Amino acid sequence: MSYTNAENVVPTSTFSAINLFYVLLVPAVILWYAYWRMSRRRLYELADKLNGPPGLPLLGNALEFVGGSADIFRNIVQKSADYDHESVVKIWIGPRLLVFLYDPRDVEVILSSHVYIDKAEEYRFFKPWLGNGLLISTGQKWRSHRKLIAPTFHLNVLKSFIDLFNANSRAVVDKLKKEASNFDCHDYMSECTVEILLETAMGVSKSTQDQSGFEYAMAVMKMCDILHLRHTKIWLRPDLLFKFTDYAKNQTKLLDIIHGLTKKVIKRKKEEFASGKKPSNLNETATTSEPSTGKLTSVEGLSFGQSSGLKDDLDVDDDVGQKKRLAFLDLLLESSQSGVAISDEEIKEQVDTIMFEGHDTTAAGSSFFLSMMGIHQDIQDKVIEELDQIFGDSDRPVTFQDTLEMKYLERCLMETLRLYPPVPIIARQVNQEITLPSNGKKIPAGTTLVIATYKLHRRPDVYPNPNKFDPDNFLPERSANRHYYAFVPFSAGPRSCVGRKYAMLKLKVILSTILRNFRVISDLKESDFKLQADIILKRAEGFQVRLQPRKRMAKA
Ligand code: HEM
Repeated sequence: MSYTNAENVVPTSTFSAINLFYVLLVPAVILWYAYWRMSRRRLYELADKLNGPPGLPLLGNALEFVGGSADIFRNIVQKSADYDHESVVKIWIGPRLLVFLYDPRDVEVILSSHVYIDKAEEYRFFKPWLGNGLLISTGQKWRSHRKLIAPTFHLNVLKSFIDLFNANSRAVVDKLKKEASNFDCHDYMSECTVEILLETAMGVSKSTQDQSGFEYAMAVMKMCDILHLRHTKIWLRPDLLFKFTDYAKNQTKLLDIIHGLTKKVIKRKKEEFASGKKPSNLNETATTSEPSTGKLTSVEGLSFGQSSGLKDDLDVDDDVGQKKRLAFLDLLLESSQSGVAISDEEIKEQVDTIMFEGHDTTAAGSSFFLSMMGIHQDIQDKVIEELDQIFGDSDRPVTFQDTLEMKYLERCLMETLRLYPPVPIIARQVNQEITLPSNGKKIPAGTTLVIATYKLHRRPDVYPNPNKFDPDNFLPERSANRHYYAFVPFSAGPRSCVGRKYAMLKLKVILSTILRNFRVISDLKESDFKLQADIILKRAEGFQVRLQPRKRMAKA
């Protein structure tokens, strides 16, 4: 007689149910995969016609992104050289098709469009940090918030910030005096740009600021590292896997610091409002250095960081007419109180966005500029000569008019942004097919389009000797013959950088103040740079320079 232990036996009915499940699962997965491939047939068909490095099945080119940030950047730049003759290059990261563009004609089609304004799927990694702020949002929300925010970065508002730009520039000069040997100037630039943003756009006076500015800047840098890892390491992309990693725990801590500062800023401002302190109308804010002109905003011959033929919503001549001009956070809070549809959460998202976009980009831009001055002493001589002509022996603050006269310094700044664009790529999600003017090839819907600013700015057919630092590339006669979209450090078109003029004006005040006080020296050459693109382009080894006090020492 056979004996069967009932506990060890799976009932036949259960067994066959499990079997049946697997028997059905396999064809279901095959069917789903076939359907998925079919639904992407057009994507594959068009992608096949584009050139790009060969990839592995399923993974595509994901393994190209191994190693640290600097290795990845070097690897990509080196490999992309094989495709310099192409204006369009594709890669696959798993199932995602990425197409890189670096022909100005194609760049124009994307950036000038009111249709291709959706940010790439990859920007979702920013969501826990920036929510649905201006950088990420799209559609009606983006349109209405852009319309609200852009006038707060209008030139007439910015002119009223000149005194604060000056005070903070002098403060950083004071701090720099203690640096006797090589040091990383990026730390100083980060802290200074955070403090300026707090005082200007956020209206938080220095006397009420604490040490959190520096802590905030460092937390932002570490957050960018994590976001970069999620962009480049395929296994960190799904939220489901990411949340079990140490990176996720670290991200939570960093966001506590970052959001801690922005919440504090909003709370303080709200308390001021509640206590009856009205936001100051910048029309009436008489600055010692610069009276507001009321109407004139565009300045002859000055492009504020973009090709002179380009225009965006920052270039309108009369922004708000005789109405009140308010700084960024004042305007958002007042708008929410006077019935404009912007919630407290939305205000927080916009503050987080401006704090990030407004400081890390300018910190990188100014640090690259100082590095360039340190390396190219002959060019620095010319900048100093121009500054001496403008200021003579005086240690007076910079006026708006002075910034207009800093023509050579501006060319050096533009050339720095050409070679080292702080935002080295701009990515858009394409929801409808596009035919590219450069070669007639079609980009399928569902593609992530990447405008590779770093490569675009180094095209040998546009810039003779493209890797050489040559400020004369921005002489009016040279710029005039260039395609407008061959230089887009601030992007361009409807989704251009809202802080473009703010950044250019602020940088001119900070950098001229530093060069009136110090000569910058670099022991490294450009070929020693280890570039890394953790969202923002940086030098992996730090921005090492030395300073020598200048004879003509402006009092700080
Ligand atoms: C050298 C300094 C700067 C550079 C190179 C720069 C560059 C850029 C670029 C390339 C974009 C487009 C990004 C994309 O489409 O993915 C952008 C967007 C943006 N930038 Fe800047 N930026 C700078 C400074 C600033 C400053 C100072 C602020 C604010 C105070 C700012 C605020 C913004 C915002 C809010 C956006 C999103 C605009 C929109 O989508 O409507 N940026 N910036």
